[in-house]
Amino acid sequence: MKKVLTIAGSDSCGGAGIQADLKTFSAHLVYGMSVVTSVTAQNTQGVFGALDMPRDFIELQIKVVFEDIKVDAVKIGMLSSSEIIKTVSQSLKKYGAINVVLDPVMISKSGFKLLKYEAIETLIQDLIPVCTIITPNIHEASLLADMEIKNINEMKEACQRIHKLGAKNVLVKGGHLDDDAIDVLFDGKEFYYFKGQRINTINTHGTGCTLSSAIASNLALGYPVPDAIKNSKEYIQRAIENSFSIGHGVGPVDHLYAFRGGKQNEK
Ligand SMILES: Nc1ncnc2c1ncn2[C@@H]1O[C@H](COP(=O)(O)OP(=O)(O)OP(=O)(O)O)[C@@H](O)[C@H]1O
Ligand SMILES: Cc1ncc(COP(=O)(O)O)c(N)n1
Repeated sequence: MKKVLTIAGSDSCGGAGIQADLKTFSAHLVYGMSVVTSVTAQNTQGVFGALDMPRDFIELQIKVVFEDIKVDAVKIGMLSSSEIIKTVSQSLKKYGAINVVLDPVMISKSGFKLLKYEAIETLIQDLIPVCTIITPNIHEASLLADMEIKNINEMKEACQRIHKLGAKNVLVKGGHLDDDAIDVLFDGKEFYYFKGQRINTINTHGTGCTLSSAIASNLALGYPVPDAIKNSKEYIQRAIENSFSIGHGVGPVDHLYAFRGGKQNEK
């Protein structure tokens, strides 16, 4: 059994963060483990608070997992401060982590800041070089690449700029543009395009968390980066197709039916 670790924040309503990651791991039949960086009070209507774990306790969680268990892939989500980013990057270097997928979470769909603005420079300096792939959305990519992104050509340009920052593979996600949901990968040599039909739903809480965890699962299972993304894009497409309402706001994507391609009968 492959073993995959998420280092991310907890989402009390279960749609994003650690909870989405663990559900995605199970759907891919890999064993999921978690290091909690922050606990958020969150529902489908928004994020109402976030409490960071002390950095030495984040370090301890990573240490005890790596010292005991062979970790086949790591997904990184919410890291709210420079201190936490440094702690995670130093630990990953120390334990020689492989197949590291960085989802540079900055702002929740509901508009809550999950990363302090001044920590972006630390993310670039300390964490990007440790990762196998970074998966920014349009907003995150424009901050990292320092440019506006409105179309595929600008997504490609942003990929190249972020690659120059030291990222081995860059996947800029087009979920926030109009038309089809096209994601662009640059591996330093070639561009790859992953096209998904846009699904007209408000229930997209946790799409980015789910995609990055699916990529980590596929890397752990031995797929090369482009194939890992192709499989993950199919997974997120089915997960959004089967997304559903659970509260009064933005509902979660589905993990129970997405992997096997089935449809949910009862919502
Ligand atoms: N309405 C949609 N229909 C189809 N695919 C979508 C839709 N919205 C997002 N996606 C896809 O979902 C994946 C996640 O992309 P998105 O841009 O939503 O990431 P994100 O903003 O980081 O997510 P999150 O807000 O959860 O952090 C991408 O593959 C994107 O193309
Ligand atoms: C703990 C945590 N991590 C990540 C997200 C981003 O997900 P979304 O953009 O769908 O709100 C979130 N809301 N909460």
